[in-house]
Amino acid sequence: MFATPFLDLPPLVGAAGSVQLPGSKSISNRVLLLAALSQGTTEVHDLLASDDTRVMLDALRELGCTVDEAGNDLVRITGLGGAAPRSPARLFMGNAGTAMRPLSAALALLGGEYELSGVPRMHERPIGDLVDALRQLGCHIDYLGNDGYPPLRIAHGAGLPPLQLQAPIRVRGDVSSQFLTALLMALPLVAIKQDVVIEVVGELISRPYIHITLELLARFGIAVRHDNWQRFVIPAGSRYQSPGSIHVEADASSASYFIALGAIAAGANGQNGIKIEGVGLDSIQGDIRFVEAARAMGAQITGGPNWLHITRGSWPLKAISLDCNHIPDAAMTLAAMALYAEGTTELTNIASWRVKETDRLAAMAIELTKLGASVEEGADYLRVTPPATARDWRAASIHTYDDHRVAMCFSLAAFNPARLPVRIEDPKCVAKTFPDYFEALFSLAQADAAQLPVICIDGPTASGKGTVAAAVAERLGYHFLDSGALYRVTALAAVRAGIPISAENEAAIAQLARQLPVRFAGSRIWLGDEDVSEAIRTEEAGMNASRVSALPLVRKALIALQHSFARLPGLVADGRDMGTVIFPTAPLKVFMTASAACRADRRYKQLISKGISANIFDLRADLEARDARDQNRSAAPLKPAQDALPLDNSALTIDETVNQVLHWWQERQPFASRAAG
Ligand SMILES: Nc1ncnc2c1ncn2[C@@H]1O[C@H](COP(=O)(O)OP(=O)(O)OP(=O)(O)O)[C@@H](O)[C@H]1O
Ligand SMILES: Nc1ccn([C@H]2C[C@H](O)[C@@H](COP(=O)(O)O)O2)c(=O)n1
Repeated sequence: MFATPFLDLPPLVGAAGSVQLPGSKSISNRVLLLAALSQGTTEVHDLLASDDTRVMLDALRELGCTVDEAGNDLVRITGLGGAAPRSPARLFMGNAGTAMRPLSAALALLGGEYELSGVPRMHERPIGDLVDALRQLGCHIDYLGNDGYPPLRIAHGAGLPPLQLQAPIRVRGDVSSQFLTALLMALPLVAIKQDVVIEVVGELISRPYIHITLELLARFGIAVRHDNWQRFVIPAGSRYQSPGSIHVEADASSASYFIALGAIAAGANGQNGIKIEGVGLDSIQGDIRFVEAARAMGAQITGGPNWLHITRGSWPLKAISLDCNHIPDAAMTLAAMALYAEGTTELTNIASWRVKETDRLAAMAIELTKLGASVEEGADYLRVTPPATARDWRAASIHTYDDHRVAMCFSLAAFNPARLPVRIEDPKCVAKTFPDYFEALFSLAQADAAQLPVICIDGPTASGKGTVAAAVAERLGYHFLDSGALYRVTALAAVRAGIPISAENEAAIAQLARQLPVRFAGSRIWLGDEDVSEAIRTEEAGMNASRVSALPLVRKALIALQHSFARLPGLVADGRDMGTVIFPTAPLKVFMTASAACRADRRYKQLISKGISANIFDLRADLEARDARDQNRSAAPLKPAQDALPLDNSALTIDETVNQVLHWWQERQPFASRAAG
């Protein structure tokens, strides 16, 4: 997951390949609660690992369920099976509506004393209609903040009050279908001697989510009847029973971004189309009907029981006018697709967007406008007209409002015809449903090599370039290439193979370099099966690397490997010839220096801190000898690129040096300052 303050997406030109999507959030949290209420142990396979499922799992543990996170997306839940949950308890629900609403209803009908709260946005998301319905039944529930909103207290410490189960329980269906879902999952707990009836007041929105609820209830032994989605009957004698094992489908709402990707992107690397695995045309999730909307806009989609395949069809896409009541979450993706359509796309019946993680109608309107689209925002509709020509697109920094869907939708703007980058602020907000969303996107998408961001930091030994390059890469979420390590590993491999490092052995060492089984794993470096991270950092290894690096054939042998590090979303590379030879067109090149005395002192402290004894005078002599060899060799000598910015950091701290490089990088970005939010 990218936990950087922002993530810059370079312009993307194509995408192709296969992606396995994480489990559905809606199914995951429903299954967890149903398993917790059941008799027996349920093995839940392919559970979504995300913020929202995390709060549910933590709450279930707090309530006394046995939760065994067995790994590999498998969780075993041993349900309460009629036993009372642990009480009193304070439960934190984050911003997970799929946890807050159903758990409140279930706890209200189980007896006990509970407080349920969440993040500030959760305290702005309505729950009054659900509380009203539970109060009708006789439950004692108090608001701890504003009326109609969490946090809540369920005050049944003295036992469950007598419940009014004879009359139908009336609940509004036009604000959030989660209120009805919550009741449908909670009321089987008390439908013992009589049928319990729920009547929906007003039009039921997001009906497909109720469909999911009914399907899953059936898997846990509860057969709910309904009349035209307005009246639901939970039969007397209902009793939750674990199905033993259950698989969570991949998330159909998450699939929408990759369906859109297939519709928007030309192929990549000679391949065509996007294959989505884990969810197919037979999905029980309502958002699978996004497929129809995407087809209407021009996508070519085929699919089977557990897969979808999408290719670009009509291009540009076709504008559509659609009542989106049946796909409230995935419909946001249509607003992003509208950026590539001919004409105005109109999305209606989406008032529920206003009470989601953020006011999504306002958020989409603001951010689409930043990109250059013309947007009309109504109370319950959005009309989106794309920028008229490529020149009308703007490079925007997209504010994401702590809303995973805003972040994922706007990643699609990186395919803009103006070839502008897109900045996604707070990219970790995708953790709500799809923590590795950007990694998945980058595994499919392609940028023009010339537009892939590369920052080069070259300089003499111990100038701090490795430390600074790694820190800059981490702050930007970019890959990191320590090119010196490749020469160090090559030299070590030669020594291990008994090949003296000399010009006579140039061809043999180059051959070793070409087939170097080197692997970078976080901060560790492996040569075959051996972790050589320490072995390559000795002063002797540095000297050997310097000798090996003077051999032109060895340098040539390592070029392709170094180029392979330039991957989405970008690269920070440190070495001696990053800016002059390996990435000569890089948009930022820094030549980092520090005085020899300062560098010797740094190296001395570095070695002493690792428990390696050293002599500062010898170190200085060694590094000056290494500088001389690196500067004077014929192949790719150490020297600043013509367009490199010099940075002498003798008097700077590491943070100051890192900030200087980041500052130069920001100066080169085209993003307008944040407009709103
Ligand atoms: N202002 C500074 N900027 C960068 N590093 C600094 C600074 N001050 C002290 N250091 C320290 O200098 C030491 C040498 O840094 P580093 O290993 O990154 O240098 P390098 O140029 O990559 O060396 P080499 O080329 O030999 O790998 C590290 O211990 C680092 O923490
Ligand atoms: N791009 C590079 C990187 C390194 N070298 C050589 C020269 C150095 O003395 C040696 C070790 O590098 P370090 O780990 O100290 O950065 O490798 C090079 O020639 N070109």
